[in-house]
Amino acid sequence: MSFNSFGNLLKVTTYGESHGTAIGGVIDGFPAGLKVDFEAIQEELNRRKPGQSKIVTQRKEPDTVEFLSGLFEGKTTGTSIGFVIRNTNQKSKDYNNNTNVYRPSHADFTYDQKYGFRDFRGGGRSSARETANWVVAGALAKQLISSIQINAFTSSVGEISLDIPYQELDFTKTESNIVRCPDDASAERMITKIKEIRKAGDTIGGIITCVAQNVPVGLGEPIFHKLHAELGKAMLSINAVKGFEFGSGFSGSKMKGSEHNDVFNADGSTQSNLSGGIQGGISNGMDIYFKVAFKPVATIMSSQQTINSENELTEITGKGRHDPCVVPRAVPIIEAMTALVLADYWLLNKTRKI
Ligand SMILES: C=C(O[C@@H]1CC(C(=O)O)=C[C@@H](OP(=O)(O)O)[C@H]1O)C(=O)O
Repeated sequence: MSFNSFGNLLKVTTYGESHGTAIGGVIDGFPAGLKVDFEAIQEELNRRKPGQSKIVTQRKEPDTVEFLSGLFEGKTTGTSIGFVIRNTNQKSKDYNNNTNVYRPSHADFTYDQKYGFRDFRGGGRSSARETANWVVAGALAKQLISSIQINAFTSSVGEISLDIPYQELDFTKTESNIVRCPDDASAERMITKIKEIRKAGDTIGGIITCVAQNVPVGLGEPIFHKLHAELGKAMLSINAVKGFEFGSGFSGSKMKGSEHNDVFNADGSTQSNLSGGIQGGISNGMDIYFKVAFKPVATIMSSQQTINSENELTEITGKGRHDPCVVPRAVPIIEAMTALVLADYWLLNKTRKI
């Protein structure tokens, strides 16, 4: 068992800390013969990288990925794909007051208690910097299952939410603004909110909606590897995620079966899709959709009571470069993790029927 790995047949194993030399990973089980679009991979990394706009962390990283193995003449060889992303813009002195003091609601306390020792610079392995690795693997997975369209977008920031059904949105507009909301008016309000929050030295949470379309029927294993359970695990593995709501989610609990059932059409499609494209843990060919809730980033720029490693009460104020809201940069992370899950189960499904 590897606790730094994700996936079954298509497995990514990662390494790295925010202020170490580099982050990176090894992707195992990727089939041979895919012509790789390297620009598309870098483009996904650019959507996630720090320093990309005024409403995110100002750490400046090019996040250039270098592939070390598993590729020849631009194609995957079927062997393990190794890659590295160098860290270039660490400012470790921002964490000098963190050596034995814990940021409230950060991983500082639990890492220290669990291991008795931690890399306090930038949160070490607990940093969301790790997610750049997932974006590399996810971008490759997207290319493997290119007939499936995966679109995530910011659907709320704090109390500001986009209440338009996803079917009425134009996903090509998601990248037209820095908060990654496909509705201009909502995007503007969200951006204003994040700027206000940043100015106040505070942070705020939000929600990302993700939709996967043109998913083949049959992905997902029936009991402990239900497709939505795997998606839930993937999403809840993302830093700062506190909620995962699939299909009708919690609102379905208020409905009657006669209202909630997705009635079939003769072609196997359904008239409604409150199941969110998965029934019995297996994709049914309808759109897969879910929401992911992010808490406000733990590091805030005002003083809060905390403790140190001697269990003495003290105060801490965040320093350095942090996201006032992690949601705009998390959109490509959610797409990447969705692609990894779907590609993994797409490969597995090839072994399930003669
Ligand atoms: C570096 C990234 O985000 C970082 C996530 C992060 C944290 O505590 O998670 C803290 C900040 O990093 P640091 O203070 O170590 O420079 C962010 O900039 C990134 O996403 O690539």
